[in-house]
Amino acid sequence: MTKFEDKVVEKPDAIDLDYVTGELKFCDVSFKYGDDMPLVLNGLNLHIGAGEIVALVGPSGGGKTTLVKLLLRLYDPISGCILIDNHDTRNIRRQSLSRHVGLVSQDVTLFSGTVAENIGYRDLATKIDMERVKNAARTANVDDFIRKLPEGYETYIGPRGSTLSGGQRQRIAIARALYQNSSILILDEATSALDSKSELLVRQALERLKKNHTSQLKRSVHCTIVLVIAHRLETVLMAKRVFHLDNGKLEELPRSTMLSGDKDSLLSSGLVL
Ligand SMILES: Nc1ncnc2c1ncn2[C@@H]1O[C@H](COP(=O)(O)OP(=O)(O)OP(=O)(O)O)[C@@H](O)[C@H]1O
Repeated sequence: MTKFEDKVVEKPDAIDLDYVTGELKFCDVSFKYGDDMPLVLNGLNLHIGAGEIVALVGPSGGGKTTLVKLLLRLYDPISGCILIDNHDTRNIRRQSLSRHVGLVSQDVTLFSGTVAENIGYRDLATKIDMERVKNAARTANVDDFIRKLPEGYETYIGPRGSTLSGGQRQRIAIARALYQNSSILILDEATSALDSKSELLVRQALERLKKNHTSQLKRSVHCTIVLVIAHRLETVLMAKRVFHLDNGKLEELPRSTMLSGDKDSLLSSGLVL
């Protein structure tokens, strides 16, 4: 889902957002891929507050990836708008948007370079802060793995991170998003089976983020929204709210569906594994 084509033009007066507290709103967003094509998103409304972890579930083709493409502004809605901290994404510079919205998926783009460079990517042209790299890696649950590599953080990873497993790439991508202080983290959970240990490590990384959020919320500082495209019940249960996207319509699942007694209904829906 990371190999997107680009369909929008940046406004000459688009702004840079220095600091984002982390609040995301989809306001009545509709979208279709072409004039003669059906609506993929139909009057969608979603408000995610700073520091929330929200899960998005839905059948294949339901529109989850499309929603993310619009958030990253690879396409614009045909009507409605998407706001980050009340700024319309159409008025934000693309570079700024990609700094504040971190996308983490199994096939996330890592480049041929050291692990430290991949995590500290934002400062590649200046000076990478190694303490910050290590802190980010610890939170993302990838520090132990990196330390065991032949040259630790200075180990070269092959083109597109091809020497790493999907779960390792995903955790490095989480560390990169943490390093660059992305206010919105989109985690596209693997549909293909990661081995259960890798899955657990990614989930633990999410748990750590959740703890960070709680302490950040208490201190009222910068918080990260995590929007997870979830395929596993355990991940869904970590989220504060769960939304079901099907046929262009978004519906919040009642809290009771997520309570342990009703886990079966989520499982039997076939939406999660
Ligand atoms: N580039 C495109 N051009 C035309 N139609 C598209 C394009 N990308 C997606 N679609 C269609 O839009 C609908 C929603 O697709 P989308 O990829 O957003 O679903 P999804 O919920 O992410 O599915 P999955 O869980 O399988 O990744 C589908 O009917 C799909 O065929």
